[in-house]
Amino acid sequence: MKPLVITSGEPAGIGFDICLQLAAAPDQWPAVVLGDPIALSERADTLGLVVNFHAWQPGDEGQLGGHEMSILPIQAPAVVVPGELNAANAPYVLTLLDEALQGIARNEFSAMVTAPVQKSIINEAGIAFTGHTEFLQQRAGVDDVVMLLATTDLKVALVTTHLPLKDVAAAITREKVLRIVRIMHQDLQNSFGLAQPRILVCGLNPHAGEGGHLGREEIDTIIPALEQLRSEGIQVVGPLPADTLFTPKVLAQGDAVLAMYHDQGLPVLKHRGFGQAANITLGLPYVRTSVDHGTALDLAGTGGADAGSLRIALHYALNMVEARLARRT
Ligand SMILES: NC(=O)C1=CN([C@@H]2O[C@H](COP(=O)(O)OP(=O)(O)OC[C@H]3O[C@@H](n4cnc5c(N)ncnc54)[C@H](O)[C@@H]3O)[C@@H](O)[C@H]2O)C=CC1
Ligand SMILES: NCC(=O)COP(=O)(O)O
Repeated sequence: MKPLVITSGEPAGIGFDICLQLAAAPDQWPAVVLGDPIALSERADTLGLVVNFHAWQPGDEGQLGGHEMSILPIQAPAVVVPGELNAANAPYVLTLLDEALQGIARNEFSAMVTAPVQKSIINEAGIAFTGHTEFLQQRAGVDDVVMLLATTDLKVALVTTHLPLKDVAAAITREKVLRIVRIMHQDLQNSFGLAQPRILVCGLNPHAGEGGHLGREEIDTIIPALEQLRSEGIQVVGPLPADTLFTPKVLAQGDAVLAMYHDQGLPVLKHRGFGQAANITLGLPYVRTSVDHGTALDLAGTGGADAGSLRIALHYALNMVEARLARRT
């Protein structure tokens, strides 16, 4: 298997810290870190971590762990200060993503794992950016991808991702629900080995609209979409009121949850497994996983960052690549 590529993300955040922590840990990953070599080395010194850096070349296996880090060096234009954002480094953050994509296109890497970026500073640098998910969707030229966060016993996917709450209802169309569920169904089969995934679908409104008295999106949009999906043989349950869907008895009846918007689904997931979850983009032509947290500027360079989610993201990426390879043989 080709190595995973890890984009180290916003250099002022904890992306470097968590990559270095895994490098200094005993378990070893076939992975290459993309990032600024000087800033990474300085961060290792700040954190008191002993890490040997090796310049990675195409064809090399790649190693992260056992005090070793394979690195594909990309220089940041401005000096990196932990915890201090600098818009001058925003293009570098996106260059990391584009370099990773090019390596995947050349078949040098088997999958992409991303450390967090600070969306605000990229926008402040004059580059419109809402998240990796949308960026990678656009770069791949596909109409839709699905953000799914997974922890040990809960998977939550979203119909809409990074958009203002006032725009959510209009973004949930019948066609959108159809496309998102079809992607989810297919990837739950192909990458998670679920032969007949059962998807629990949230309503948009309180009490799933209360029969139309608390909003009509369920009646006009979501129910017709779910009927169509059932006619295609996809197992969908709902729309269910989100507050009762996320109770143990209901969750036990499904394999994954589809929430209508970011803060309907992700607070529950993070309450359940923050630091032990991964963010996975379904529907891309390659595997991409990520951490469940942000840049945590308050922790950069302090030693207080937990690398648990990056470890989980690497696990998911390897398992998903293996599942896809197994399906091809
Ligand atoms: N995959 C990505 O690129 C993501 C990026 N973000 C971005 O990160 C920035 C900051 O977002 P926030 O909402 O403040 O979330 P955050 O996850 O950075 O921080 C929230 C709280 O969790 C703590 N925390 C986060 N990661 C931790 C870790 N690994 N170990 C220990 N504690 C940790 C932080 O110290 C803070 O108290 C925003 O620009 C946001 O868009 C947020 C989520 C994911
Ligand atoms: N809350 C998840 C998040 O913001 C991560 O988004 P992305 O950068 O992976 O699209």
